[in-house]
Amino acid sequence: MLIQLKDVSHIYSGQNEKALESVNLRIQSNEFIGIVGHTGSGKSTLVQLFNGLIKPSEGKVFIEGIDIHQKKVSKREIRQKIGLVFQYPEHQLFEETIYDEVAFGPRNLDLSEEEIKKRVIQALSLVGMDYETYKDRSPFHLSGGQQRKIAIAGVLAMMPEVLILDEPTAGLDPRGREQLIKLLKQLHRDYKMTVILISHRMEEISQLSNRVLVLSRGRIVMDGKPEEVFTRVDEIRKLGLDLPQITEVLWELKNRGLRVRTDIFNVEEATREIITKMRESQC
Ligand SMILES: Nc1ncnc2c1ncn2[C@@H]1O[C@H](COP(=O)(O)OP(=O)(O)OP(=O)(O)O)[C@@H](O)[C@H]1O
Repeated sequence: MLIQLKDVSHIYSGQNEKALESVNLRIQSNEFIGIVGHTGSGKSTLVQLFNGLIKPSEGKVFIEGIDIHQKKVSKREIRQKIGLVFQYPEHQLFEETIYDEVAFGPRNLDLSEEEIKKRVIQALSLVGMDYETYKDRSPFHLSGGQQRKIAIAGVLAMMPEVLILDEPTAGLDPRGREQLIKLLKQLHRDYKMTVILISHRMEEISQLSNRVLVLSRGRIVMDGKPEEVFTRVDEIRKLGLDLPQITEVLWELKNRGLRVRTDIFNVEEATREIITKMRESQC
């Protein structure tokens, strides 16, 4: 599914400053896009434009070449194809049972109860929760991490082609984060979903994404592969953003004279690189 933004700017009513300014963007099927930027840089606004939740003040949003804000285009259909998991989605749970919670979206699609059940089973299994164990339980009697999984299952049950997640690992413990990251990799690799991830955690962004967008004051100021973006160390720091910790270590070693590559984001690969270069330097 091709998503395009052409000369898009957005200003919220009553605000003086634009939340987004002159954004041009093209997102192809099966990309894994990481979005980073300081607080208030426009990340959440940008992703809400992708599925038509916000209409831009200026410019146009196209899905598969069609301007989505024409009257005849169904927003419901777009939101089914482009699923959005908000920040702290567990705050929006409201049904009495986990089954009803996950089935809520598919029910709005007027599917048969048999198809809905199939989708609930599959969505729960994707987030690692057993259908029989959980279906009749209340979502409110689960841990925060489990509640978040239910909220994500609710979006997955719509079988979106594009999955957008706004800070999905915020507040999760390391195990919860790891499980979620594994799920995103699986959805991207095995289900060929386009995944768009907003995160402040540069480790997640650098290890998962094929492409990173850096926002600052409503503009896209960098757009490239992780190894292109995170090697622009001074600019990233100037924008008030962190670097992946591995990048920090590799740069520190480089500054101390060890001729290591600085475009590696995987711990094992970085360790091999450091050991090799240390051996070479001792020869
Ligand atoms: N509903 C709203 N009404 C008015 N202004 C808003 C609204 N939502 C966002 N803004 C403003 O638009 C700008 C961009 O906000 P946005 O939430 O898109 O940034 P963000 O990068 O997602 O921030 P954060 O990392 O804090 O979530 C900010 O100045 C913010 O105050």
